[in-house]
Amino acid sequence: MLEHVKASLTEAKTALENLLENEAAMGKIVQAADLLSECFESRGHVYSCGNGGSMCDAMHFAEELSGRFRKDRPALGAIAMGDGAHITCTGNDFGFEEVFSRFIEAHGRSGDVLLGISTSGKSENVIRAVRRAKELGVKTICLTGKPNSALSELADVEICTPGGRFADRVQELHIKVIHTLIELVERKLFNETYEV
Ligand SMILES: O=C(CO)[C@@H](O)[C@H](O)[C@H](O)[C@H](O)COP(=O)(O)O
Ligand SMILES: [Zn+2]
Repeated sequence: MLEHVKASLTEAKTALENLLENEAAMGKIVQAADLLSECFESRGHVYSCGNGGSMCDAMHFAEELSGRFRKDRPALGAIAMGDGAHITCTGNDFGFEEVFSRFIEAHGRSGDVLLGISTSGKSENVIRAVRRAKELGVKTICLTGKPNSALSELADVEICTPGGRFADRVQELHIKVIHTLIELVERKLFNETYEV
């Protein structure tokens, strides 16, 4: 089994090395951090969503902004669409495809930002949320893992981090992107330098 551990970690390392060589993706991270910072500067809100592990990432992202990341600083208005009552009501009455689009319809205002996370880029509920956000004047950032997905065409800023055949490697890259985005927002809004 030890050889499988090593192979698995090596695969993860290669996926990260590929991202480090992907200048286009890194440029998109900077663009996305600018969008988020502008939104917070004007007291807007950021809404995040995804399915399964990507919902966990959406919640992780939001809590580090509304709660705490590396240091104490003012709370930032980030909300993950993880309300079980909303998801079950909307899923039951309107269909699972509508759970996130209806959330953004309820809360999203012009100047807000939606972060949609989907490793395949083809989850219908995330796609519909991005479409509804655009109708409302809400800017959209998408984290995906497959080039040229449905979300690639829709998002204002798409950060695509391919990680191979499976969703887990993509998610591991997504969480690194998420932490980098939050770091950039804190640098911009609070002049954090994180110098050691
Ligand atoms: O966490 C994992 C796999 O690592 C799973 O729960 C995964 O998130 C689910 O299969 C999702 O439904 C996949 O959706 P998506 O990333 O393709 O939008
Ligand atoms: Zn974290």
